[in-house]
Amino acid sequence: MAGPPAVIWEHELEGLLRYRELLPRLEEALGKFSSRDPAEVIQPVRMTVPLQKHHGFLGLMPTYMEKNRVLCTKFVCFYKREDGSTLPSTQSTVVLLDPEYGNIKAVMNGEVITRMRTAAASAISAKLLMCPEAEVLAILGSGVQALSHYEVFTEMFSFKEVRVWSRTGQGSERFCRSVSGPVRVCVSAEEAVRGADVIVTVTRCTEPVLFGQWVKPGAHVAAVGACRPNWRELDDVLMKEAVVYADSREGAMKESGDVILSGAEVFAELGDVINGTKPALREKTTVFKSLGMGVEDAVSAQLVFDQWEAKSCKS
Ligand SMILES: NC(=O)c1ccc[n+]([C@@H]2O[C@H](COP(=O)([O-])OP(=O)(O)OC[C@H]3O[C@@H](n4cnc5c(N)ncnc54)[C@H](O)[C@@H]3O)[C@@H](O)[C@H]2O)c1
Ligand SMILES: O=C(O)[C@@H]1CCCCN1
Repeated sequence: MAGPPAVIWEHELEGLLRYRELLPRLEEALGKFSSRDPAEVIQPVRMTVPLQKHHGFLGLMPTYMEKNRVLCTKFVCFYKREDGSTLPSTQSTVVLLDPEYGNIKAVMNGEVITRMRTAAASAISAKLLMCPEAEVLAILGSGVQALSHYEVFTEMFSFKEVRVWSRTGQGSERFCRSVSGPVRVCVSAEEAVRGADVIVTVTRCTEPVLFGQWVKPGAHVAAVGACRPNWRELDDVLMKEAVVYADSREGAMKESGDVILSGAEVFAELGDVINGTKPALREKTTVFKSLGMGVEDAVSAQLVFDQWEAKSCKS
């Protein structure tokens, strides 16, 4: 009979998950996902249950990696919050199971995993798709994901300038106080993105906030928000002019308003580029449409659990 699961919560998780170990595991997992080999990854598109009264959704994100012996699911609630609301826009829990017996090995707070694996996936997209001499990074939005994207992008790349734009002045101020490096606050989204080589959109908006006419040809956009079929962050011009990559083709076709409503074609998954089956068109304007995948949570949770077990054995 298995014992009770390990409960690994926010503070402890922060010490166990580091980008330098997460990034290679995530890159490998994205490649495995795109190989569509069921012995590598089985991961259906997220199932969502509307929480109509609360303007939110519950997403269920199960994943099985037979060869890696990882069985995992994330429960994530996400909400369309009013600006000024102090409530979090996502809350999640990750459950790691033993695939042989079916018992739960660990229950983890999903906030750290979600913010780090999402930013890391965007950073992998930039590594593969931005122009090699990229100098300027622009971040639209100033919340949880804006901070984790700032953290990993400045750790991985050497930008000469990082710009941030937020709809509220308070948001930009909070962002500047929280980051450890330099950042230029812009008063409009247009000012932030004009001439930028890499643009990250991490907003809760449901209408376009980034317009193709502002985007420098050859720029790379990591589009992280707008995860419902009728929500937008990017306009039709950008979606049609850019070469569109996604984490999951099926996910993008089912969940991304930017893809569905613009009629843009998904050229490739990031994993296809990692596997060498589709090219990285760095010289073109590229969009990485991120929706978030269970396999990203699964490898992150396994990494946390490995570190947690190693630490528990030592003490
Ligand atoms: N792709 C993924 O894997 C993934 C993972 C987690 C979160 N997300 C999404 O990323 C987005 C950001 O998440 P977060 O946790 O940073 O949220 P957050 O609530 O911490 O921050 C959201 C930011 O968006 C801004 N904002 C809200 N409404 C806006 C509008 N109409 N126009 C412009 N800006 C607006 C807010 O001022 C804030 O700066 C959300 O859409 C979330 O659903 C995606
Ligand atoms: O993959 C995720 O965790 C997120 C949660 C919020 C909505 C978009 N996808």
